[in-house]
Amino acid sequence: MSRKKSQKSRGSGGSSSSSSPAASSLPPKDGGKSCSPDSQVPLDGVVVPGRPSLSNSAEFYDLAFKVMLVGDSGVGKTCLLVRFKDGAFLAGSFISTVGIDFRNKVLNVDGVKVKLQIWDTAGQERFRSVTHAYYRDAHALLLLYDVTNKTSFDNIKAWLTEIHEYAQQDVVVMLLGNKEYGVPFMETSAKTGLNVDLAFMAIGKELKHRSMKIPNEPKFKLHEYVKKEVKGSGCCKS
Ligand SMILES: Nc1nc2c(ncn2[C@@H]2O[C@H](COP(=O)(O)OP(=O)(O)OP(=O)(O)O)[C@@H](O)[C@H]2O)c(=O)[nH]1
Ligand SMILES: [Mg+2]
Repeated sequence: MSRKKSQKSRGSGGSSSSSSPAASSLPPKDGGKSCSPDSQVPLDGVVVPGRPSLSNSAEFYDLAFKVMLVGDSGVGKTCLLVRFKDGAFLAGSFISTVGIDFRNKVLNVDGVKVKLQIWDTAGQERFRSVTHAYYRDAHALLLLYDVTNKTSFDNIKAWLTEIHEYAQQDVVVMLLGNKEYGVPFMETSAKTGLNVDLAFMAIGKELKHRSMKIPNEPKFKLHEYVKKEVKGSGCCKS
């Protein structure tokens, strides 16, 4: 899947998006249509209680919320959104997002149709003032860093300062470490004990399987074991 550099604004469905200066690097929306006014989302997220509404993607929903992707340029915000929306990875050369754009996706959350209007922001410094204008209406912010890029991690503090300055006080914030080194990964806490036993057990199992070749024993797969057993990675600083 390749991306086209767009020169024209496509994201005009949000409450303040008409002032959006330019489009992003997201691929064109369905049919290339601009978004209709019904993609506006009230601050409390409740559209019509008990009465499903129709989003511009022709899907019914009960609740609607605005979610923003923020973080340094290149951490993978656009790719994450495309992966979530279309199930694909945007391969090819990096095309930095210009301005801001959004995609809608309706989730079934315990039987309730929840529409997420997900805003993909430009990480580059020169677009920061554009992004600030959108924080106010966001119900949730996904702050991304790139696990292979230390600077993007170091900048989290500055991003959080911006979030506290511009977003609503009760905004939901989640930190996402994106990309991968191709090695098993888990978060540990010496304080709470999170995944500490698991880290050593996983290594013990891998080493034992390497050194003892037991006939007919299935091959131990460290990645899969960690993925299956890992607890609470990504949640809650401790
Ligand atoms: N290996 C790997 N590469 C990724 C991943 N996510 C994104 N990339 C690559 O990282 C580069 C930047 O990704 P984007 O999604 O365009 O980054 P962005 O955060 O939207 O950047 P800006 O639009 O400038 O803010 C691209 O070359 C992607 O192919 C990932 O999970 N793994
Ligand atoms: Mg982008």
